[in-house]
Amino acid sequence: MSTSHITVPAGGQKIIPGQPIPDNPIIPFIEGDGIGVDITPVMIKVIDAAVEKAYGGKRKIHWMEVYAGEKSTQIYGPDEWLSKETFDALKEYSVSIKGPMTTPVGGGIRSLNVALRQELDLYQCVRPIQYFKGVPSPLKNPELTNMVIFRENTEDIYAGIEWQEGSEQVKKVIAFLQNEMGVKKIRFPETSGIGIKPVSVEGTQRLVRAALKYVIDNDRKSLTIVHKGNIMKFTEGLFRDVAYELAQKEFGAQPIDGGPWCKFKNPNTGREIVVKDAIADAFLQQILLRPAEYDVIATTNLNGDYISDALAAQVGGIGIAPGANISDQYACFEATHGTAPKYAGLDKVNPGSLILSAEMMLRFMKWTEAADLVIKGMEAAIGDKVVTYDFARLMEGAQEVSCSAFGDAMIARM
Ligand SMILES: NC(=O)C1=CN([C@@H]2O[C@H](COP(=O)(O)OP(=O)(O)OC[C@H]3O[C@@H](n4cnc5c(N)ncnc54)[C@H](OP(=O)(O)O)[C@@H]3O)[C@@H](O)[C@H]2O)C=CC1
Ligand SMILES: O=C(O)CCC(=O)C(=O)O
Ligand SMILES: [Mg+2]
Repeated sequence: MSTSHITVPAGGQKIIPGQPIPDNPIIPFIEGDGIGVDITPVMIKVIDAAVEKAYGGKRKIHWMEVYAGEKSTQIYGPDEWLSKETFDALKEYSVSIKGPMTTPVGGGIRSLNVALRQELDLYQCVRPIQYFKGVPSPLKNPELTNMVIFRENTEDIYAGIEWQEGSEQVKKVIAFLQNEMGVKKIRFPETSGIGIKPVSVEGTQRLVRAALKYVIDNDRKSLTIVHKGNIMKFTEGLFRDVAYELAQKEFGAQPIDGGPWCKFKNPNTGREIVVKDAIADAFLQQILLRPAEYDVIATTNLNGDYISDALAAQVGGIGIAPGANISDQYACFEATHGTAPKYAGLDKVNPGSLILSAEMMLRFMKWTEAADLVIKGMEAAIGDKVVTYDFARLMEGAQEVSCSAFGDAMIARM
């Protein structure tokens, strides 16, 4: 690869999809905006320590910084938020990890996070929601919340297809809708912005297929399709119908009591897997009241965004909510939270989300021993009540430590 700003670390090897992970993989990372400067170095230190402890030098990650967001504009120039060189590196090295990136509200640039998912076609956003003993939670029984969200990551209103109020384009779109499509329901056509929500058969099928494979491989008990198909019939409703159809056609699910819920047997364990659905608003109250009834979730992009933060709150907040963006070729791991700008550079926030995202990356690489050490360090630090501000403010007798000191506390307990 010809690089102008990226330094390829010496002694590392590329991860090639479909081939065994080398012992010295090069992993590109994006530091991220805002608190990225705090959490990313801590994540690297903790992961390096876990890998060293697990493999005694036989394995080592060669980190390669690539640039996106504000740092990219400093390096490549004022309008270069996500350079081609960065995209090329993320593709060429196939497994990467990123800090959060800022998206302005209203005007300004479109989300770089979304752009990256779309460009790499990272269609699965996988966000496990897991409770760590001792973490403060607003629930009486937070351990009952144990779910994995499969959020469609490339379609929906989230794709960013919209036209600004007052623009020539929006006038054209509204005229087209009114004159050619017979739309009469735009309440204030002179002052509307318009957004389009694509949801496709293929997009839904590949996401639901991945979610059902996960259910089988991990011996989980159910898949819930979360949608708002009563209102958005041809997008959210399509998502639900395609999901059920796929469960029946590809996994042999049979309707329960005439459907639409259906079930099939896990081919590996013989255990029954139920495929059901829930309308998104009702789902959001049920996950609080009856969390144990939900397991693996497949949902559209915007629903998945809301559900991710809501579920994270049930098990301690977005300070420990990890995630992965996955395609058939690439994987880019990232925390659920954003740039939390008011804490940027203060060495204060919880690095747990990004560390647990890296832990998912280690498992993805089948470096299980190192991943287990990360969990061990996290559980032990929380168990000793050595925590960052977000947990400390809700715990009695906690020792509040900085972002970097929490990383050190984890390492000391691996
Ligand atoms: N994938 C990505 O890169 C994402 C990017 N963003 C972007 O981030 C920017 C800021 O978004 P915002 O809505 O403020 O959401 P954030 O997730 O950045 O922050 C919201 C609040 O969540 C808590 N929080 C977030 N991260 C941590 C952490 N590591 N440890 C402890 N607490 C944490 C803080 O709560 P408290 O104030 O209670 O301490 C914080 O004020 C926006 O530009 C948004 O678009 C948002 C989400 C994802
Ligand atoms: O891209 C952004 O700024 C927000 C993304 C987000 O909230 C998410 O993916 O969970
Ligand atoms: Mg979000």
